[in-house]
Amino acid sequence: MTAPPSSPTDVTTDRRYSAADELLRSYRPATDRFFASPSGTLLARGVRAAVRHGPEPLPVRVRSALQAARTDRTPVPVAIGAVPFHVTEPCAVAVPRVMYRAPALAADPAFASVVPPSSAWRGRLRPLPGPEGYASAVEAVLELLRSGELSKVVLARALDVTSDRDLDLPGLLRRLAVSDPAAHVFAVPSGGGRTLLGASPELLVARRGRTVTTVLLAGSRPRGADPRQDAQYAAELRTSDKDRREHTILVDAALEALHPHCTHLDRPPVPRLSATATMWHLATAVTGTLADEHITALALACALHPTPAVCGTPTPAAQRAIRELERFDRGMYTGLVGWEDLHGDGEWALAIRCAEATSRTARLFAGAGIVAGSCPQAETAETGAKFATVLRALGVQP
Ligand SMILES: C=C(O[C@H]1C=CC=C(C(=O)O)[C@@H]1O)C(=O)O
Repeated sequence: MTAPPSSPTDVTTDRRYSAADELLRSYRPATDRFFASPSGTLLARGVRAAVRHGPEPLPVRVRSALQAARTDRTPVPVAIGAVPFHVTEPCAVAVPRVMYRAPALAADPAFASVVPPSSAWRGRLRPLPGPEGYASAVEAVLELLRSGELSKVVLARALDVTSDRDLDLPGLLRRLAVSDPAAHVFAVPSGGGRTLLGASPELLVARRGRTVTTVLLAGSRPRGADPRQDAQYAAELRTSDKDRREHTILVDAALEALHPHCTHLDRPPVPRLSATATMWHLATAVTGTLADEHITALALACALHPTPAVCGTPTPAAQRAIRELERFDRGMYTGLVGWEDLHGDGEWALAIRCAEATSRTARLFAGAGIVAGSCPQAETAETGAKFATVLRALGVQP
């Protein structure tokens, strides 16, 4: 295994690197930040400027860190990391000391040729809450929806995994990437000795110059156990009125949030089906032309966040319902993970299909959008299927 060249005195924040798989192989937990998407692969090492916590808006604080890190050798530094669901809480974003870049993992012939087997896992699982507790929380959301105050709430649950042996985080990251090569695959230190790892199918914002893109996912089914069942689930999703309503709420909210920032917005008239290794989703990609060329990727992400893909509609009432009905702190889950540079270009994905891991523990998260007509048992099964993204990579048979 060849590690990318770096030394403790290295202060370069922009090195060209060609092999995406080599970046994945070089990932070291605790010191590194890894982010791979269909448009490229980043491996960041060390911290040159951390984004400070404070009263200023997050995009302003990230920009200050980027400006502080600018040097003659690195005229366009990049900040990379994760932002919690509550964006005013401390974030885990930093400008690294060294940044390696490569094209997309899927474009590297070496990628996926070496898949470390997950050794037989031994340990304990503790759901938070259990399936019955989650189903009754969904009932409580349905009751709130009947009051007419809300039209959608995304309700989540967690699953604590405790392993008898140390977790192999680089192996977990590789298995996530191999299972979902089209996803946004990430591993970033998220504070308190934890690492946030996952494979998110949902791009909240990509900004390149004046072009902004968001890929909106809402409405889901698990993948089937065989091709016939898989096709049946996909067909069910395509024709489900409840899922189409759940999806429309998200698209309408995103268009409303982007409208003031764009001279032009393009959206397909109907959602398409999009697949991950574990889930089918209804997906709509929206592209816009920015009116203000100075608005950054993160400022756009904050204008959209929290979308009805992770929170609900209307936002304040959905946030209240989440606070009252979920029994854990979301932390980074359903926040943002990604990068942005000093020009304001960047990619921020939703931190979903993820876990926060320590040496022997991982807290997995999964949520589902609840609208009128949702069935508590089906939403419980959907969140169970969403856990499988990380569970399979951990080698846990649920
Ligand atoms: C909140 C999650 O998924 C969101 C993203 C896509 C589809 C979703 C749904 O159909 O409910 C969720 O809104 C999660 O995976 O934890």
